[in-house]
Amino acid sequence: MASSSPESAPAAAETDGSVQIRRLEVSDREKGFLPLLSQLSACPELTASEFAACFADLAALGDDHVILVAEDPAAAPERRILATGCLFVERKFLRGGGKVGHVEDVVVDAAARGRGLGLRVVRRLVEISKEAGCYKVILDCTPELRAYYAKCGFVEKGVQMAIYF
Ligand SMILES: CC(=O)SCCNC(=O)CCNC(=O)[C@H](O)C(C)(C)COP(=O)(O)OP(=O)(O)OC[C@H]1O[C@@H](n2cnc3c(N)ncnc32)[C@H](O)[C@@H]1OP(=O)(O)O
Repeated sequence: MASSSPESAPAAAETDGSVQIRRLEVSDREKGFLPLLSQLSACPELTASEFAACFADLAALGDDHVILVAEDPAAAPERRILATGCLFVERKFLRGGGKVGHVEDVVVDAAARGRGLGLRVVRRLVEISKEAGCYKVILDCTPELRAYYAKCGFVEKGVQMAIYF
């Protein structure tokens, strides 16, 4: 769940050095969350009210939709969010009402890559999916990212297919 305060989601928080990994807060719009996402894919600016509406929609999904961010409190206020990643928990009839975790939208600020932040975010998302009772966690990525996700503990399985609209 996207949270309105750090206290509402203590299980997701993790600190190592000065950079804390925690759930997204609505105030993260002012800390560079959207410019960070735009390093992954098209992410036009949202007004504060548009952002708040989107945040509320996602928060309504509760623990089935977790967005983590890595915040550096020592960075400039508008550039404090250095990394992000998302977990969507899919509920199924299969496997006795099983759950599958989907990791999406992982990105680390270009200036902060190579410091282990991507690994920390993805590992925490994997832990959360295990804690949520998922029987597997999966993701789609480009061939160039095989080695990175292997370091995060993933093994190659199946073929990705898509229809873009
Ligand atoms: C499911 C999805 O969202 S797929 C989309 C993934 N995101 C992107 O492609 C956006 C652009 N790229 C990025 O944001 C970053 O480069 C990321 C997320 C891929 C990696 O984040 P970083 O913080 O730089 O990675 P981190 O420092 O944690 O590296 C962890 C390990 O993976 C390795 N690694 C990092 N990136 C790569 C890569 N592209 N290819 C191979 N290995 C890599 C590192 O060398 C490191 O290995 P080590 O522990 O042996 O030193």
